[in-house]
Amino acid sequence: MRVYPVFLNIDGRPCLVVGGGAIGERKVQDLLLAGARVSVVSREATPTLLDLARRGEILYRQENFTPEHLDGMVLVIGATNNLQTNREISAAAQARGLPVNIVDAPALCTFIVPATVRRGELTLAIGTGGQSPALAKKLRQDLEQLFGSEYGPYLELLGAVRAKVLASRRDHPDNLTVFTNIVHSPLLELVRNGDREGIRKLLATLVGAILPPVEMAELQTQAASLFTNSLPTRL
Ligand SMILES: C[C@@]1(CC(=O)O)C2=NC(=C\c3[nH]c(c(CCC(=O)O)c3CC(=O)O)Cc3[nH]c(c(CC(=O)O)c3CCC(=O)O)/C=C3\N/C(=C\2)[C@@H](CCC(=O)O)[C@]3(C)CC(=O)O)/[C@H]1CCC(=O)O
Ligand SMILES: NC(=O)c1ccc[n+]([C@@H]2O[C@H](COP(=O)([O-])OP(=O)(O)OC[C@H]3O[C@@H](n4cnc5c(N)ncnc54)[C@H](O)[C@@H]3O)[C@@H](O)[C@H]2O)c1
Repeated sequence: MRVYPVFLNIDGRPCLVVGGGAIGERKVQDLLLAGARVSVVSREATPTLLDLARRGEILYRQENFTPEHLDGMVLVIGATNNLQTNREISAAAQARGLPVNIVDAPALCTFIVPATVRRGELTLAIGTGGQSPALAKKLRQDLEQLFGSEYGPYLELLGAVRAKVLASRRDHPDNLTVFTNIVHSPLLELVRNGDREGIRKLLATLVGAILPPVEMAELQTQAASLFTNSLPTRL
């Protein structure tokens, strides 16, 4: 299957999952991580989904699927155990021009879901064009070993440096060199080791001559706060 990879912005937008079993639950968790407002339509739901509904984190409608459930939705996932229902979900969604995924049924999908690794703002997505979901899962597990939790704060720092540099001198011909040098520097290792002093010195070497002193001081404060703020929220 030929595919075009994209990262959808569904933050705050209504998304529907039909079918509240183990697979539906996995899809709901992924949608919540992307900030979606998730509705689940299913005759039964897993204890985790019921708990999410009780806490108001998802909307659960204990009903059979009807096309009206698609009203207002921007994205639809069908995860029922009934092929006829999955076909109806796919047809109704496509009639309305809504992107639709039917789990384990590539022919009924207008998009397929990759295996993903998330580290803060870093998202690694693996697709095999439907040839081997088991391989996608295995590669995801391999990548989880290679890309540790330090990538969250590391990327946050890269973003902070980049924002400062672009604010000070947008379109400067040397900006690309600066950004490339940073990602080839030992910064990742210093973040991994929690080496505040090393990070402070390295930032001074890399961008100290470029940024106005006030901006540089702000950046150093931001860098230090990566370690004083509670890390788990950003990992
Ligand atoms: C990546 C992941 C994302 C997710 O679903 O969240 C995902 N499947 C995952 C796991 C998984 N799925 C299956 C197994 C059993 C082993 C095996 O069959 O290999 C395992 C492994 C396991 O469960 O251990 C069964 C299966 N899946 C599909 C078929 C139908 C077919 O191939 O025709 C069948 C046979 C059903 C049957 O036996 O009848 C089809 C699809 N599954 C896809 C995605 C899309 C293609 C992605 C790609 O490869 O590019 C696609 C096309 C449509 C879609 O569902 O979006 C998630 C890993 C998450 C993770 O752990 O990181
Ligand atoms: N669980 C797995 O590891 C796995 C692996 C490969 C394939 N699959 C396939 O993925 C699909 C979902 O798997 P699962 O384990 O989550 O299934 P599941 O049986 O646990 O859950 C399916 C849910 O769909 C609901 N449902 C059925 N018909 C409905 C309708 N008309 N309207 C609303 N809800 C309806 C059911 O109430 C149930 O809660 C199935 O087709 C299954 O064969 C699952």
